[in-house]
Amino acid sequence: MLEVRDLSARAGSFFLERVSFALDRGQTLAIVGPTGAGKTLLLETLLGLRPRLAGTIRVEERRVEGLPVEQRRLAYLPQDLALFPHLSVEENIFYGPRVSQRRPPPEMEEILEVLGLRDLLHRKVDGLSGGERQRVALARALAAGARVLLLDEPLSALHEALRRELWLLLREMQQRYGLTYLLVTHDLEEAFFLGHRVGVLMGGRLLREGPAEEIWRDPRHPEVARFLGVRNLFCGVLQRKDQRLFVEVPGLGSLTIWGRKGPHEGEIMIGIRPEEIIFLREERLKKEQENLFRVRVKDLFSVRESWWVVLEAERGARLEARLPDFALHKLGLFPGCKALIILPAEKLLLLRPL
Ligand SMILES: Nc1ncnc2c1ncn2[C@@H]1O[C@H](COP(=O)(O)OP(=O)(O)OP(=O)(O)O)[C@@H](O)[C@H]1O
Repeated sequence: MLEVRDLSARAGSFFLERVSFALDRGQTLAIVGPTGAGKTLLLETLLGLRPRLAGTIRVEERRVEGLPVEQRRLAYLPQDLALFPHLSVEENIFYGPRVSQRRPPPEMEEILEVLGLRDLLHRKVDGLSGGERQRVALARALAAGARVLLLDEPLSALHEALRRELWLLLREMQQRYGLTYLLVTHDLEEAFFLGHRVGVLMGGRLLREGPAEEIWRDPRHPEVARFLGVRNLFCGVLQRKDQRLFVEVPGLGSLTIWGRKGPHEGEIMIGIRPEEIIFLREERLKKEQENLFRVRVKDLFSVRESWWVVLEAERGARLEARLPDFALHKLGLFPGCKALIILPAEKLLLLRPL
């Protein structure tokens, strides 16, 4: 449905380098990345608004990289939505079909109904709320006949409750009409909620792209892991002893790893998400507990219903854990207290620098 191979482009001295992905009909690829990573440049190059240096773009099996923007069958929802403020909702939605003298798709009546726009058709866009504008922009994209939508942070200006409502609406529209979304977002929750696939773009390179669950479970590179919330990253040396794998981490100690095939011995990075660190009470301590460490609680921060716990290992390494409210109270943690933690072997991420 949307297939991009080795796409390269340039904006000033910034390069988008050999971006490749393939997205099936009815699926969403969510592209995340820090500010200035090239996300907007990627969308604008796909649309033909920026010159392409190399690479191919297929939309619905058709090569489109040589075609002008209006023939690419891609709809674009830019960050500012680009609606005409002085036109009515109806005039905005049907602007494309009117100027191109093409009939809007037959299901347009139903689309207006599903998007709750029927009663707004004669209103000026100027007076609409943020959520209503989003729905108008979506209807306009669909009225133009496109079924592949490029969404550039479409919901970033909206407050949280409304954003979540629109996530559900975007999903419903996708399932009903077989829409394909390429979504650019800063928001990891949005990316993993909407994305069947997730891509991590950094410095103009798509460092990782694949099924959302796989990217979460195996970020592969420390840069990607850090961006995806793996706050504990350590350098270490991987060793093999009697079929078992260990990573010796300075400042922490020896970590057992299992269930992994084929990592090479030698220098490696290892990571664990704050929410995967387990706290253990002294009385529950078993003799042969793997990856157990004695730590001191340095600091505690409450963020909504959870706590960020800053820890220092006996040998000096610093870690961050996250605990729900009730767990922190049950454990009775306070700044300065000692604690026992486990870094579960199956939750450790093995990472290789690029
Ligand atoms: N016309 C231009 N001339 C020179 N540099 C440009 C131009 N347009 C974009 N850039 C640069 O290209 C890089 C990528 O920009 P882009 O807008 O694609 O980033 P982004 O990932 O969308 O960022 P954000 O999340 O902040 O929107 C940035 O370093 C930007 O400064």
